[in-house]
Amino acid sequence: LSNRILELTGIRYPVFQGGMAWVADAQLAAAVSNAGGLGIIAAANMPPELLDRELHRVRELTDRPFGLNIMLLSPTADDVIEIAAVHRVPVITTGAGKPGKVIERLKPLGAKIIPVVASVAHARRVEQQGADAVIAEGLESGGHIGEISTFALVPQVVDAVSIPVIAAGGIADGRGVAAAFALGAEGVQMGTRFVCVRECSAHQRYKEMILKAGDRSTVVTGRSTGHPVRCIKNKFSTKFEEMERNGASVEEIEAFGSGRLRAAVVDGDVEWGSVMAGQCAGMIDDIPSAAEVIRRIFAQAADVAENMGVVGSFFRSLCLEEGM
Ligand SMILES: O=C(O)COc1ccc(-c2c[nH]c(CNC(=O)Nc3ncc(Sc4ccccn4)s3)n2)cc1
Repeated sequence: LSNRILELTGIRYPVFQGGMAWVADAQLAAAVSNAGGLGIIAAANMPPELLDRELHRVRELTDRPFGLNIMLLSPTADDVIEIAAVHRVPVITTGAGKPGKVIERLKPLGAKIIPVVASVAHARRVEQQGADAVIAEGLESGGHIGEISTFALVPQVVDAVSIPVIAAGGIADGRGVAAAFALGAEGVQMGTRFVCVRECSAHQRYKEMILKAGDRSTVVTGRSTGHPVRCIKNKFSTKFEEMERNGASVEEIEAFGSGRLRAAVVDGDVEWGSVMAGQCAGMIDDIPSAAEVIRRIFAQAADVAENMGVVGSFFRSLCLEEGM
């Protein structure tokens, strides 16, 4: 059995690993790709020579398909596009902006372009521009988010476009995978779940913040700057919220916020760094291998979907009772 996401990308399980800035390096991407998912390297603000090295490394570590995420807010985005062209990266995802120029430059080279969208309007526009699929990412997600929940966004995007939709935001186990497919998605993307895997090089204290998190452990800061970002509550986020309440300028806030994600991921400063994570952090209690995560979520998704057969009969019986 197959589906459009497997056909489009050549992967074995319809699961992408989120292209998380500072976290998604060649080692993590290769582990996910070798396990049958789509590993994705985050270009973020990486200097060109570093990105070039990561793209060489991933090809040494896996011969499976892999992706590159281009964060469109980054001033390096144009250089990243050129590096992606030289390396013939097979799958490109984009975030936090308008992917028109990415589609124009890389689609003719045979790359599959799959933008993250946060609304129906974004999804319609990128389909028109030639996107091969979209990742509909809900506000449950970690990092830079839109304003619509996954549960509400995915079915509306599915109804609005005819290219395949991948669901993202709040998915960390097989129930989320089965639910995403019930909403019409043909794949899922997970970020926070793939931070807590052995092959992820994020600092151990960052991973521990996710293991300790509960359902109410994240907050959204930065709405006042137009870049809402979800992260785990800590001294940094509390100070950030206080600055926004006191009407600090966008410049002051951006100066305060810059470099904080790196401080958390690379240096393990989980008090004053930005510990970006999704609302599913409360569901993550272990640090298995990437392969174990993928095996487990599709085994559970299979159980859930098969048990839904019973629920289907229940729904059917309700309709029959009323003679509907
Ligand atoms: O302007 C338009 O029409 C398109 O506007 C868009 C608006 C939002 C999005 C969007 C939402 N979520 C995503 C994909 N997810 C992400 O991009 N998540 C990110 N996490 C950390 C990032 S680095 C950063 C970025 C800004 C401020 C601070 N740090 S990027 N893209 C995509 C397009």
